[in-house]
Amino acid sequence: MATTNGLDELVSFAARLEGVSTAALVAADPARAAGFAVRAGPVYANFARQRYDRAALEALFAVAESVGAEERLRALFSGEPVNATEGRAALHTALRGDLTGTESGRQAHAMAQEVRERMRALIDGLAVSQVTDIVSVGIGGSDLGPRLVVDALAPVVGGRFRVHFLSNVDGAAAQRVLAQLDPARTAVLLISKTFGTQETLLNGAILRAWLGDDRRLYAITANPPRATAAFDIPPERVLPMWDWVGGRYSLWSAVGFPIALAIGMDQFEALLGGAAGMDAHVLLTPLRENLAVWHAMTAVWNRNALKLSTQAVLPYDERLKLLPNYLQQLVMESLGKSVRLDGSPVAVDTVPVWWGGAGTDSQHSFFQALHQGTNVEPLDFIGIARPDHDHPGNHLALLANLFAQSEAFANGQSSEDPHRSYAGQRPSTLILLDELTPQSLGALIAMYEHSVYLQGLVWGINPFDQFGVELGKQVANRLLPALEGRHAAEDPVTAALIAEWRERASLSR
Ligand SMILES: O=P(O)(O)OC[C@H]1O[C@H](O)[C@H](O)[C@@H](O)[C@@H]1O
Repeated sequence: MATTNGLDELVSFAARLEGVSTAALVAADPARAAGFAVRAGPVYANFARQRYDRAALEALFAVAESVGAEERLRALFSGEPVNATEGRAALHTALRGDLTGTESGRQAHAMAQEVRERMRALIDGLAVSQVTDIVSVGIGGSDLGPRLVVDALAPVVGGRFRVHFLSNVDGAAAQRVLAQLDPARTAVLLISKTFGTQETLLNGAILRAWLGDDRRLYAITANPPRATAAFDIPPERVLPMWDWVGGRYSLWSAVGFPIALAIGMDQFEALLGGAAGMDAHVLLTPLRENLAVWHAMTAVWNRNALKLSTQAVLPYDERLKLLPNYLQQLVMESLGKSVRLDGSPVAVDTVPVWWGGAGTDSQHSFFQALHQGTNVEPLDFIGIARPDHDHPGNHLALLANLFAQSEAFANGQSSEDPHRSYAGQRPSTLILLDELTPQSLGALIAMYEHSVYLQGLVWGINPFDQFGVELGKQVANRLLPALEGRHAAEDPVTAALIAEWRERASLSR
């Protein structure tokens, strides 16, 4: 019987707390309101409205200790092959610092520094050219991180270039991006760790033809020969990445080139510095004061003790509206596994569905279901203490909504009218950043990275592979000839769908 790492005992703690309101949990423990909180640099998180008490928390920390959290964090930072199914290290931390001084950590850090110097030189070269716009072509881990950071920070600390992103293979995406650009004033980045991703290769071909001048075509990849073979991109315009950095952990590498172009190299380095500060906190802080441990074990409690099936992320800041999209890949591609490292099936539920949306807009879309639906969904609220705009009244209203929703979800409201009563007892964490800067955003993202790693540890799964994304691609490659009419699809339903499509496509002409 596969070990559950003691998670099955947590259910008894949850049973003991059933029917105890969140308000009662807070009232019973006067130090809880401010005491169930952890600060790490610019990131503060308050867990007081989660549905556990100190005894349950202690059981959670005991689980973290039982899986060797502190030792496994050192293994991660030291470059041990923690990506066991692929026999690789996962040294995204080395991209922003070297805390362990091990040979592999030191080497990785030096390689990353060298690439950053090349990034800086390329930016300096582009800065004296006629280029004003950058199109970053990539998908998944080669897109979501840069897209989030550029969208969050470019308007505030924006640099010399306007950066546009192209990911979807749908030609409408390329058409929309190119419609607003002048090829003579545009440079194109092809970002692909494997340089074998269909969407990026097809979109790259469109962009190369549109650009008309290969000298403004760059590649960021762990497979430079493919970039040269596919697009004649010479080595001086290829920035390397490495197999010891997972795609969804790679925005700190040359995958972050569009970020550096959008906000400047110094601000990109500040982003890495923020992540490095969180790394130091996570690696060196004892479990019970460790923000990533609190966050990870809270996620484990909601998933395995309370049996909750989703996790929502609600950034109350327009600049972080892409954070849920980014976290969907980081969390669900890392933890969406059902086989343990030893090949045996997991004995517990692993990743819930992660989703979310920016506040206050989300209050006008799915909050009805969250307040009065039959499901209970744990919530990560994220707020920014200090705005960077000149509308203080709006900022106070935003924060009032943020604090109000956290309270309303926790406490609910009874009513004579059953249609107007709120059950409450919805668990939430409230994360506050002092302000939104490269440093604080870097720290926040790094915290989520380490929380994911620790959740994977507790569930006994590998957070660094993603074999589950291959089957769909293989079937798509098999179906392309069927869509081109060269042979029939094997699956009868697919064959019927393609026949219907073919008829409608021809009719629509
Ligand atoms: O960077 P690439 O090799 O083009 O891969 C892009 C993305 O595609 C893969 O299918 C995985 O879903 C992602 O983990 C990866 O980031």
